[in-house]
Amino acid sequence: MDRTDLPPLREVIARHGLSASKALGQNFLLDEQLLDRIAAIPGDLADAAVLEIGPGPGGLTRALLRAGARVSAIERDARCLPALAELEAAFPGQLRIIEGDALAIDHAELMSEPFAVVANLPYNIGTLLFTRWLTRPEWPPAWTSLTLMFQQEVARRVVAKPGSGEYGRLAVLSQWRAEAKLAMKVHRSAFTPPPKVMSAIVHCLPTEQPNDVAIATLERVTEAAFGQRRKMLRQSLKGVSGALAALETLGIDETRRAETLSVNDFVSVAREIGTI
Ligand SMILES: C[S@@+](CC[C@H](N)C(=O)[O-])C[C@H]1O[C@@H](n2cnc3c(N)ncnc32)[C@H](O)[C@@H]1O
Repeated sequence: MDRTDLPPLREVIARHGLSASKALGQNFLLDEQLLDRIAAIPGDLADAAVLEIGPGPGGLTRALLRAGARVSAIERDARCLPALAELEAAFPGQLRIIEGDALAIDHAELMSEPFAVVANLPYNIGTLLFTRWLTRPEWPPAWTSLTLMFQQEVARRVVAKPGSGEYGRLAVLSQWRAEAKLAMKVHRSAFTPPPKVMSAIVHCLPTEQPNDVAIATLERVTEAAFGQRRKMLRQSLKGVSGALAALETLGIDETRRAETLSVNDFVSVAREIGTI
């Protein structure tokens, strides 16, 4: 079998007995045209290093390989490995399969060069991995872009602007560290089996920035501010050491509420507080 006569994904799933496991967050994409459109979101991938999390039966993996990427794919479900090995044979030298838990693997260590992340992530670990990629201590990070499938509601929270009910910690973190945009909505019916909710793909490019903000402080400030989002900052931030003094120094009115502050305001407050 070579790249020109790959069997349909439905056939691969049936032949390898890959019934979707709910526990592993398995909802597969089988429409190859859709998969090619997803693989095009990060831009030209010819000869680019790509990290894929959760390749499953390899639908998105195929599309990435067709786009010319050199793919390292981490999959936890051993049942998927024979199907992925077929792809490895069809695209010699382009695919490296790593069996394991993506949460337990240091991605920067795994990849020996800058890499794009492209993944139809399991929903239960998506936000966790995303947050980890955004809070890498070294910056710019080893990843050059993130192209990630989320539940639509989570994707909206990533790109939310101040003043909206969806604006919160995830928006501040994402938009501080990345240019984040909603790249594509994906209807639930595109998945097998269809999940209960709609999905959307977020594309992020890392922003250039000085490494002068303590991430733990920013997390603490946003957690406190949005934890009591209806309260004034003087109330919600009173338990965060140095926060009220920082508001005063920066001329931010302490009677404002969290959702009226810009991403830059939050970053300035964290920078002013320093390490706590
Ligand atoms: C939503 S499915 C997507 C499958 C495939 N990429 C597609 O688009 O059809 C998520 C995949 O992630 C795998 N997975 C779940 N948890 C994982 C983990 N902790 N590390 C690596 N892979 C994981 C699942 O086994 C499954 O194959």
